[in-house]
Amino acid sequence: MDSAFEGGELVLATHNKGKVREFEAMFQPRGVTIRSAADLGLAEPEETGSTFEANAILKAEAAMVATGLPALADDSGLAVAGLDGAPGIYSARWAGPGGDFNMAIARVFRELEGRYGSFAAAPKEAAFIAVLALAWPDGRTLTFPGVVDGRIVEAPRGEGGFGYDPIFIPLGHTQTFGQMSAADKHKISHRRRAIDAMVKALFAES
Ligand SMILES: O=c1nc[nH]c2c1ncn2[C@H]1C[C@H](O)[C@@H](COP(=O)(O)OP(=O)(O)OP(=O)(O)O)O1
Ligand SMILES: [Mg+2]
Repeated sequence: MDSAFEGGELVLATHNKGKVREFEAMFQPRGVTIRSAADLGLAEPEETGSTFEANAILKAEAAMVATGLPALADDSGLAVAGLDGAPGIYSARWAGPGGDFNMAIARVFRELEGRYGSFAAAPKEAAFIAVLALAWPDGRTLTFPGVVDGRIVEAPRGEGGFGYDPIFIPLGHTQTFGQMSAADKHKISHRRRAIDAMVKALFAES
């Protein structure tokens, strides 16, 4: 990690403060300094892609072109099995322009109840998905996926994390991402898995 970004900076092509916090925590031990697109005053590109991968590429390349620096983007979301994978790439958009995740979470429950009659009758399986895109100034762009399987719970639990964290329990655990410490979430999250895939591919470490 250190060598590839040596003497340079990595732009994190995001306007999401929760993501910035998580990437900083995960990159700091490696000595990589991150500057977010929001801090640099970069425009937020419209996410016109129909896949996580397409949107991650579009965000990374926009930030790389605007700065001339290598740029890393994350496109991510919650895929609920009982809703055929929704909200998926629309996870941020379900929270509206104000980023109201109480509203987004309420919509998850409303749509499950609409389809299955009650939350109790609905399948609970869900997954958090992240695709990272790393755009280099020489025009190469690489992508790395990460997934964590789990289930959703009806009553939000915990104040930690961001977004849909209070309703998601990863497989093999009893606490939601909202209840876990940041360090514990970062050990197993979709974002951690995507970063591990990136580090492994770029630097042949694990
Ligand atoms: O670990 C997570 N814990 C909880 N919720 C999460 C997580 N990861 C993604 N999510 C949800 C909320 C987020 O708003 C949306 C991503 O949408 P996405 O377009 O990739 O990000 P965004 O619009 O918030 O920021 P940006 O595009 O500037 O990176 O999925
Ligand atoms: Mg977005």
